Amino acid sequence: MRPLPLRPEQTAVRGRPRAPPLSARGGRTERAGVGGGPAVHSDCMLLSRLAQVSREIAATSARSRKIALLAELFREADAADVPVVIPYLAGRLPQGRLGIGWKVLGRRVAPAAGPRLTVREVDARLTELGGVSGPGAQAERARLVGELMGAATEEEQRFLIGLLTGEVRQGALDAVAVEGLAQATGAPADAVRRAVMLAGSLPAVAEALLGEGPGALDRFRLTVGRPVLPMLAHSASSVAEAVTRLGACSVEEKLDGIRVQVHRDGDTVRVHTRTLDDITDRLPEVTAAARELPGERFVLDGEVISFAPDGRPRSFQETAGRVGSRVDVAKAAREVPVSPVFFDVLGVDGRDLLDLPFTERHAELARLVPEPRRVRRTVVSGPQDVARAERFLAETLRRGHEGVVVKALGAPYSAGRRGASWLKVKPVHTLDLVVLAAEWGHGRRTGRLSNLHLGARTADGGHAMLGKTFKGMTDAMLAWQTERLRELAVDDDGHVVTVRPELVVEVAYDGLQRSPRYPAGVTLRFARVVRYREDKRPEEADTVESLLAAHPDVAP
Ligand SMILES: Nc1ncnc2c1ncn2[C@@H]1O[C@H](COP(=O)(O)OP(=O)(O)OP(=O)(O)O)[C@@H](O)[C@H]1O
Repeated sequence: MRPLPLRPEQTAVRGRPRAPPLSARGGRTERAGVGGGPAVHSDCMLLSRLAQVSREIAATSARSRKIALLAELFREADAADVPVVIPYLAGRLPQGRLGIGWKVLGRRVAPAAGPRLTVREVDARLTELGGVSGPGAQAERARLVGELMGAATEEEQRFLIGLLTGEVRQGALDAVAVEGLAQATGAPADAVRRAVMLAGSLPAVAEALLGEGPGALDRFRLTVGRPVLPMLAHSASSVAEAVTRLGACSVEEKLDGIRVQVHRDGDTVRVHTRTLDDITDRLPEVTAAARELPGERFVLDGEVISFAPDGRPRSFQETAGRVGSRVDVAKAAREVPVSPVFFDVLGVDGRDLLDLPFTERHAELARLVPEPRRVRRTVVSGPQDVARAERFLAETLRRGHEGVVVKALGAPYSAGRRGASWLKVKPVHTLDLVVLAAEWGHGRRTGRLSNLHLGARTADGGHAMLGKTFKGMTDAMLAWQTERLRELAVDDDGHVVTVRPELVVEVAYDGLQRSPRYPAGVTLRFARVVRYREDKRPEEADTVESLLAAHPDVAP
């Protein structure tokens, strides 16, 4: 592994050209920590400033205004504030879930008269809180929360409660934050975006950029051992449409498994999911397969899938269950063996291939990976050759796969983006939607959360409900979703349980119809649940815009 030194030296941070003086903006403080708590850095951003910007961002639907607000905040921020500021703005805690319930947060604490908490101080206090364990932990945590709330103004208390309960989550924030950073530092937005993809972390890039200026972006290169966000696909309604849009292309089988990125450096192999989780230990077959390939250092992109003894793919649920199981991996591997099947190569022997056209990357892939470990494909010269693409789709479906991915031969690898040069074609239309609420079931489903309220993302970072469904759920799914949705609940009126919009569900549907009862003016026809997509973040769910674009005849 050759990890990149992503964190800039503190000296470099201090060397950044300073922003206007504090007094003019009121956004910084020289104060010490509350209640004799952890040491506090002077001259760092006040929580009140962050809470104010967070509120302003949530209140505006104009993307350009959000970007301007963020740029202003970043100009004021010290580089060392950024690893806290960015997750807080998105409504995430760097410490992950702290599990502080309403019982503690609901206690009213008299607010402080004026703002004095800094974001780094809050972060230090929450780290301390997360570390409390053993007998008396609950009381100690309640005491620490009380102390923190007592140091916060009323507005800060509201912000902290939202943060701790997950209610201030702003899904689409990372993309606007990239633009805000570009505006604040004068770096090109594309260069910032690329660095974020290669680092796999927005705060790491922001810290380097604010500390050292745009030159710091050059440091973020593809590094074996450091996963990058994978390239994603758009949908096309038919192979003919995809080939017409892309021209010369590769039509590849679309395997319904789990996306993996495999990094090998000598004997060390690491396997990552599309959300960059390290799942190496769960997939010994993938490590073994990577070690057999004739290359010492490479990064491959592909899908892990389980084939039944007759060579047909096992269901997604079986593959996903196997990939998800952490206990007794050897037994799981005997029962449901998986194989990696690769379709792209991002780097080999120290060369970064991301910007090469797909034809050249594929030539490298073919050199490195023997045929049975590569996805099947056919190359199509353009629309005049569409019959070949259609035959390939029909064969692929006959072999039990879900469809094809059509890829432009000349396109680079757009890490972390839903590039227009990959188009997936599946006979059954599905959408990835966010569960907004669920209704308590009746009869056999009494005590279970059943009828789901389904939402697509809107341009302003919110959700528009597209309809409801209680179809397609197995008993196991009903039990699982009841438990999971109760964890996410923010309100229960005895009929409808409203939840934080965090759970992504894949839904099949027969079409779209106009309906003035729904906020986007349309609703889904015969929606049914296919599966939950725990590998997807809510920010990756489908948008109203893309849904309407796919059904131009129905769009209001
Ligand atoms: N040959 C292939 N090329 C690219 N992706 C493939 C291929 N075969 C299977 N896949 C899978 O298909 C996905 C492409 O669709 P997309 O990028 O939209 O992801 P997704 O939302 O997970 O898609 P879906 O839900 O349709 O599987 C990839 O993420 C990958 O997991």
